[in-house]
Amino acid sequence: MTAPSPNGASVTTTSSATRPVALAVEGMAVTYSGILEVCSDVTIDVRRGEALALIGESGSGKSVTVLAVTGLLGRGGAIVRGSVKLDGEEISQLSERERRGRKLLGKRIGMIFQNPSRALDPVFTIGQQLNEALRLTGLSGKAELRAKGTEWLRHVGLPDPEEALDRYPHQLSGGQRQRAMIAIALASEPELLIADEPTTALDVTIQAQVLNLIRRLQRELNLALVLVTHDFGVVAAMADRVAVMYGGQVVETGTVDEIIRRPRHPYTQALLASIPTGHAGARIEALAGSVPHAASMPSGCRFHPRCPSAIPTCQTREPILEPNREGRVMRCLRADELGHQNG
Ligand SMILES: Nc1ncnc2c1ncn2[C@@H]1O[C@H](COP(=O)(O)OP(=O)(O)OP(=O)(O)O)[C@@H](O)[C@H]1O
Repeated sequence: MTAPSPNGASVTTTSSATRPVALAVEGMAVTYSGILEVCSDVTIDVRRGEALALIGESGSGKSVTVLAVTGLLGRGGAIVRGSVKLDGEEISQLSERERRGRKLLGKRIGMIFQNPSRALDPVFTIGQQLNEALRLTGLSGKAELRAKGTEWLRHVGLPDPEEALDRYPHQLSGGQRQRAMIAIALASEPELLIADEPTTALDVTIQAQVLNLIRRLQRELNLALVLVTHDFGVVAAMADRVAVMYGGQVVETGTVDEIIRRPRHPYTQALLASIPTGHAGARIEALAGSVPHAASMPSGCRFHPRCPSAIPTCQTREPILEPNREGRVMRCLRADELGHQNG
């Protein structure tokens, strides 16, 4: 089956269930300094050609989840339980050196950061940084690298792509730097692309263009995309499926339609209700309180102190992520009762 992409090109689509799973994270727990468990029991998967959005308030564990997958947890951070499989290969216990040796990040996993200055080296030209990624695909000749580099910069919509190869990052605008970073992330032909709040640092007018670009390339290149965001507008425009995170756990997963139109978990419902609708007189249902810090996680369900539907058992019994009677996957002791309340 073919479907038009945002730029008019045809994109081959197959039923998502038949595509190979690119990334499977199961029951992953992450600690810092061996004690502070900042993520526990994170379970997500994403198939080739599919875009999964991770959404949740600040501190819910979205960034830690993707940093754990990419091996960028930094000092003191480690995956202490669970599994992370890239194309079926277990990578959760690889050392940094082994990850580098297998060229996981930069070859098999591409990463787009919120701030391009984190990914672009100020002392090398865009062309030099692109060449590094292109060499991982086997290209080596100078002319060949230049031609392919120009092609990538054209692909991401940089004006004067050939001249842009010789520019340093500071000679580009913010939006252009983001486009160059996307080209570098994709030039090594990764199977999985991770984008952590890729447009938050950009002007509002540029944000939609960069998001459209990421979505178009994800579809054209049949990439698995994990997109971190706190914006349901971005989810609706970009994702096929959604994982909602709270307190370092996934609390609900589903298709975009299920999560946005028929949210089941009280946290997802509260998050959606806290979005201003734009209608005059509409009430903004702010979610009281904030995500608890890892050092002071409540017992039982982590959301119970803020949950409008909590019952006494929620204070003591920890729910697991599982399908309820109607097949919706959520972490809630009242999953079957609350399921139908929202239509
Ligand atoms: N380097 C670190 N050392 C210790 N704790 C950390 C570290 N990085 C993150 N945390 C903690 O892990 C938890 C999850 O943080 P994370 O950054 O993943 O949240 P997030 O959902 O991505 O939030 P935001 O949208 O603000 O980026 C928070 O309690 C945070 O304080």
